[in-house]
Amino acid sequence: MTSLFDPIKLGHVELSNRIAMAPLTRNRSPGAVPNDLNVTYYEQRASAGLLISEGTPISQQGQGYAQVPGLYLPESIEGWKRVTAAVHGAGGRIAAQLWHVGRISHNSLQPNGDQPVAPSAIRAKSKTFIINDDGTGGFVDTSEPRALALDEIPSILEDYRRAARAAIDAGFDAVEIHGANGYLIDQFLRSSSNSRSDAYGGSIENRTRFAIEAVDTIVKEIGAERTGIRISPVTPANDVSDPDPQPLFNLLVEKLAVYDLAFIHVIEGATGGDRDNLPFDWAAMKAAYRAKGGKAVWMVNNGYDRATAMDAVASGRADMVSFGRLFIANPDLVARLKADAPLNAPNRATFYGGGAEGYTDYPKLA
Ligand SMILES: C=C(C(=O)O)c1ccccc1
Repeated sequence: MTSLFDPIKLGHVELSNRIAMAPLTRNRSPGAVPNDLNVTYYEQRASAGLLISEGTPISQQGQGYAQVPGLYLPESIEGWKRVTAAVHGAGGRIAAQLWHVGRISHNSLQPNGDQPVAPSAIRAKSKTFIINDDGTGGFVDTSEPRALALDEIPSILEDYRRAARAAIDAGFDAVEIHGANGYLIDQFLRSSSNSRSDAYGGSIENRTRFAIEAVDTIVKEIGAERTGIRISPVTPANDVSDPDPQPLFNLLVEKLAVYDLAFIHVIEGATGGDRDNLPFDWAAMKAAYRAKGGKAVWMVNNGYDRATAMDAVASGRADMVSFGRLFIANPDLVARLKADAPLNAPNRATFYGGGAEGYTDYPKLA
């Protein structure tokens, strides 16, 4: 029977176990440039089978939170080179999460103080994290977005292509396309945020178009074996919803199946929250993917603990499990899970912004 601690091949790389660190926004990269503290943070957690970086904007337009690292400035790429070198030096593997926030942004973070862009001019009832003039961080309401014109979409796809190439040049083993949690790709997918009447709106065929074009663009640039995608069929994060998510996401994964992707990363339920009161047939979606020939590693996320993660892999329901909050507080989570050792509790007060406290100062097992 397959164990959570067994190796697994993900695309072109061999992972030492089936535990991934989920992407975690930490707001500790001023100027969008990864720094020494970030290097230490990722290196400390390199025993994960796969580290997935925090959301990394593909452009300034795609940035929605203060002090997140990007993949669109030369100095950011140099900073990521130090992160990936340290992770590889510690025997780890790391993927970059390519992120365009769409409407989950604030004018103060946008080029020339512009409006954030989105499939439609529908404001999210959500908040984002900015740095105030006095240097303090805080959450503010997201700004009113403008609808993308059809002729703007190729330039965003070009930003995805460029960022994917930059990630591989920076030493990442793979990229994860952020298609979850109510950001740009998810905004196109869900009907609550997409009221377009052109080829990118209306039918589920049309609403999956942008996601597939992003995947296609990136696969053509860096190869399917280095490409994964994260999806969150029923999360209400950032004010997205859809009245009928099952056919929408079954179709999406069926369309993804033609690409020989490295992994599909699925947030089951509400991100970081309720798993059980949002009806969705997870097995049916996976079966729809496999039935169309999809062979990617199936990675699941959201509230897993040692027992449920081991069961998910042993039962064959999943190939890998990703952990977020547990990796924040336990840099050596793999060793702790293997030994069934006690786990440090994460301190929510230091999740976003700040320095070493609550970031690189959690203790490893003695
Ligand atoms: C990238 C994020 C996501 O995927 O939800 C994120 C951003 C800010 C805070 C928490 C999470």
